[in-house]
Amino acid sequence: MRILADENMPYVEELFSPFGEVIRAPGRDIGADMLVDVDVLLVRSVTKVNAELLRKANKLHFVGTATIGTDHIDQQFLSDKGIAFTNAPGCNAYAVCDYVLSCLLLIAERRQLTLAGLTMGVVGIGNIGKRLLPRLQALGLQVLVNDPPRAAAEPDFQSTPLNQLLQQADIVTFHVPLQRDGEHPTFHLIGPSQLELLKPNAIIINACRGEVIDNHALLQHMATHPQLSVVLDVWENEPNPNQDLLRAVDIATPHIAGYSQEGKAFGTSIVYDHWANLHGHAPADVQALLPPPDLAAMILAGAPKQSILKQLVQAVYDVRNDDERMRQAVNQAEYFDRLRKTYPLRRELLSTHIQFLELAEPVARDTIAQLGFQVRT
Ligand SMILES: NC(=O)C1=CN([C@@H]2O[C@H](COP(=O)(O)OP(=O)(O)OC[C@H]3O[C@@H](n4cnc5c(N)ncnc54)[C@H](O)[C@@H]3O)[C@@H](O)[C@H]2O)C=CC1
Ligand SMILES: O=C(O)C(=O)[C@H](O)COP(=O)(O)O
Repeated sequence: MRILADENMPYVEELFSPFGEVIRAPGRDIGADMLVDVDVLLVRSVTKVNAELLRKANKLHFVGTATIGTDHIDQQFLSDKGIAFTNAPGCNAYAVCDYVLSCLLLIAERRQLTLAGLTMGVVGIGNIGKRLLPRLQALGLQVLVNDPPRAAAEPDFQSTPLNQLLQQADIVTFHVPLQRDGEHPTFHLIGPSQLELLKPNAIIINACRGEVIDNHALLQHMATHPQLSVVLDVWENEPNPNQDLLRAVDIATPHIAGYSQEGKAFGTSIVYDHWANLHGHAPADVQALLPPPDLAAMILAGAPKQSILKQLVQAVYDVRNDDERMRQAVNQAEYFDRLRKTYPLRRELLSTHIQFLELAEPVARDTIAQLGFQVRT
C-alpha cells in the first residue's frame, strides 16, 4: 500500500508505516501525477482535494485531512467515486481556545480592561465555540451566542441574532466553518454593514477562516475606527495576506491557532482511527505519541485575579511570540508557509497541572479548571 502524506503532518510514519510505504510531499505541491498508484491520501488545509487533483488516482480508497475544516475538500466528488473520507473533528479545539484566551488576556492588559462584566459574542457554537464558553465564563464575561444552524435543529438552543450580537458585544470571536453557499453561508459573513454595527472600541477575533470577514472592508473600517482591536489568525488569500491589514491589526498570526502538539497528534490519530476501523485494525494510542510537557505544574497561592490568569496562560502559550515572528518575517519570501512549517512545539493548557497552597480560595480551583488547566487537589 502507498500512503501519500503532507510533509507537515506529524506521526504518520508511527501510525501508518506498519501497513505500507509512506511518501511525503509539501501540501501545496501535491499534484495529480503524484496520485498514481496511491491508496491513501493524507492532507492538511492547504491541499485542494477535488476532481482535478484526483484525475489520475487509480487506486485511491481513502482521503483523510488532519484538520477540523473541510472547505478544501470536494466531499461530494469523493462520495461519488466511493472514496472513504474523514476530517478530524475537534482535534485542535482546545488549542484554539488557548489561542483566544491568550489574545484576550493580552489585549485586556494592553488596554487596561477588566474583562469581568464585559459582553463577549461567540459566533459558531460547535466543537470550539462550546469549549470556549466555560473558559469565557471563568473570566467573568457575559456570553452571547450565535449559531442559526443549531437553533434550527435544536428547539432549546437560544441563538442571539448576529446583528444584535455585533451591536451588544464588547468582544466578538468567530468559530464557523467556511461555507460559500447553502442555507447558512459564512463567506463574508462580516462585511461593511456588519462592521458598522460593532462598538467603536470592540475587540474582534477571527481564528476560523479568513474569508469569513471581508478583509478589504475590515481594513477600510479600521482606518476610520482606530479604537477597534483586531486579532487575525486567518486571512483572505493565504499564504499572501494583505500586508497593510497585517500591519494594522493588534495581533497577527499565520493560521496557527490550532497548532498545539496535542492538536496535531489528535489530527493524525483521528484520521488513522477512521482508516484503521475500516480495515479492522486497533485504534492509535494518542497519549503514547506525546512527550511529557516541559511545564508540568505551577503553584498558585492567591486569588485568581485577571493578572494572575494572564501569567498562567502566557506561561504555557504566549501569543506575543507568534505575533512577533510574523511581523519580523513578513518581508521574506514564502514566510507564511515557513512559519507554519517551522512552528515551535506548543502544549495546551490542559497539559499543565495547577497546584494550590492552603490559603488559596476554594473558588480559585473552579476558575482554573474552567479555564482549561488540570487542577491538582
Ligand atoms: N485557525 C485555526 O488554526 C483553526 C481553524 N478552524 C476553523 O474553525 C472552524 C470551526 O471549528 P469547530 O468549532 O471545530 O467546527 P464545528 O463544525 O464543530 O462547529 C461549527 C459551528 O458553526 C455553526 N455555524 C455554521 N454556519 C454558521 C453561521 N452561518 N452562523 C453561525 N454559526 C454557524 C455550526 O452550526 C456549528 O455549530 C472550522 O470549520 C475551521 O474552519 C478549526 C481549527 C483550527
Ligand atoms: O483544523 C483546521 O481546520 C485548521 O485550520 C488547521 O489547524 C490548519 O492547519 P493546516 O492543516 O493548514 O496545517
